Amino acid sequence: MFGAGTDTSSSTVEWAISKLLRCPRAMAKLQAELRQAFKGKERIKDDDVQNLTYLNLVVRETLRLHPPLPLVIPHECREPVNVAGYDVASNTKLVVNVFAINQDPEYWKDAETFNPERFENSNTTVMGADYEYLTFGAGRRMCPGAALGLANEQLPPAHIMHYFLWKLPNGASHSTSLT
Ligand code: HEM
Repeated sequence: MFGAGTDTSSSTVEWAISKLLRCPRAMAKLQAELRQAFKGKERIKDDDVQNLTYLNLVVRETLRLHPPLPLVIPHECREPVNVAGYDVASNTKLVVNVFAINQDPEYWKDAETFNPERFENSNTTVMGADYEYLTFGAGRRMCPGAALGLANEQLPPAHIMHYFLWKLPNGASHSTSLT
C-alpha cells in the first residue's frame, strides 16, 4: 500500500511540472486558474483544489503520457481463455503495456503531444471503463487507490504552480529540453 500509494503520486507530480515547463501555454492557463481560485487565500487546502477544471485536465493528461506503472503488475491466467480472438493458455503471465495503449494513435489524436484540452469534451474516464486509458488498470484488479491517487495529484502541483514562477534554465528551448 505504501509503495503503491507514494511513488506513483510523487512521480506524477514531477512529470506534471516537467510537462508544464515545456508547454508554457498550459502553464499560463493553469496559473491563471489557480490565481483566480485562490485570490485572497493565505493557504490552499485539499478542498480548494477539487473543482479546478484545468488542473484536473493537466493531471489526467500527465497520467496518460506518464503512467507510473507503464507495464501493469503481471496477471496469470488460471484457465485457457480466448480474448478478442487470441487463445491464451492457462498459467500464461500477461503484462499489459499501458504506456503504449495510452498513446495509441488509433485512439488518440497527436498521441504524443501534451494537450490537457483533449479531455475537455471527452467522455473517456480514467477509472478503467475505457480501455484506451489504462493508467489505473481495469477490471476487478484495477487500482483500489485510484480515487485517492487522483486526489493526491491535485494539491502539490497547485501549490508549486501557484506560489512559484517556473522557467527552463540557461535559456533552454521548450522543444529541445529533456523531459
Ligand atoms: C497516480 C496514482 C496511482 C496509479 C497510477 C496507480 C496505478 C495502479 C495500477 C496500474 C495497478 C495495477 C492494476 C492491475 O494490475 O491491473 C495498481 C494496483 C494497486 N494499487 Fe495503485 N495506483 C495509484 C495510486 C494508488 C494509491 C494511492 C494506493 C493506495 C493507497 C494504491 C494501491 C494499489 C494496490 C493495493 C494495488 C494492487 C491491487 C491488486 O492487485 O488487487 N494505488 N495501481
